[in-house]
Amino acid sequence: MKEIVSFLGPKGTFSHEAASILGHDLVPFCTIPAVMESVESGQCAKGIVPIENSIEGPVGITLDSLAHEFDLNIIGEIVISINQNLIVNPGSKIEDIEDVYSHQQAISQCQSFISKHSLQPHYTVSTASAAKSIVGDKSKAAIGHVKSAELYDLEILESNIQDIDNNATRFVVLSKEETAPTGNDKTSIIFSIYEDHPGALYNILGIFEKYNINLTKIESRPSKQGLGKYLFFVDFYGHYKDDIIKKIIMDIDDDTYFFKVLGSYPEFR
Ligand SMILES: O=C(O)C(=O)C[C@]1(C(=O)O)C=C[C@@H](O)C=C1
Repeated sequence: MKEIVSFLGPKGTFSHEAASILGHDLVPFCTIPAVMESVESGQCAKGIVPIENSIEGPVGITLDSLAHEFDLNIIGEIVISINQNLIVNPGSKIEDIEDVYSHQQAISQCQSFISKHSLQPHYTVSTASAAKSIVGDKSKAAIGHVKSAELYDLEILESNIQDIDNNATRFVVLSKEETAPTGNDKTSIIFSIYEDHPGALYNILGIFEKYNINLTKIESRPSKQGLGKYLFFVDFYGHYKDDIIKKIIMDIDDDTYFFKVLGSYPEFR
């Protein structure tokens, strides 16, 4: 039986492209937390959400929801290259466009193009919902996937409008299931330190050095407990069922105030 996978919709988002790689039955949801909720409630077996972009950095709502709202495992990652397009109604020219609509991440990836053409940016919940929202208005454009232009009978006025050509977004696959080690895994964790004192973060990072484990990402987010209080999101090589990673996890757990393993999953290649 085919599993149902949820993604940030409507059809034609970059999340839709990433979810298509999994090859299951796909169902769109209108926000990232709604995708997570669909997995937590058991409505969908898996959900796919964007987590970081090479130009704009972290997708805050994904990190915050994983830390504070949902108890889900990351069981996979997918990286796709992102080509942003200026999408318009048929016949519309650049001189006609006053307003541009898209997801906050896409707007941020295309800052130079937007200011060069003096466009007024507006945020939408996804790139494809932006495309849908401009249908019939020649003074409006959207930024998004070539697929969303096709789906909503719109045209591409300009391709590759992101600030830097080499643009990629990393997505994670969420589930309530756990994974078995494959020998090619990464693990994602979140922690916060007890007190702000010299060397507090250095001591935690020293645990990875002690066991010779390579980090692939470190990121901080506000813990929402007040200014200057942070959560750290760390990715590193290994699976939480590997003996060495079990030791690292025990050491970090002893030294931190809040600690959560988000999951272990095969590295995307
Ligand atoms: O709006 C979409 O198309 C999405 O899938 C979301 C999203 C994101 O949040 O990063 C995905 C990839 C791109 O970086 C831009 C937007």
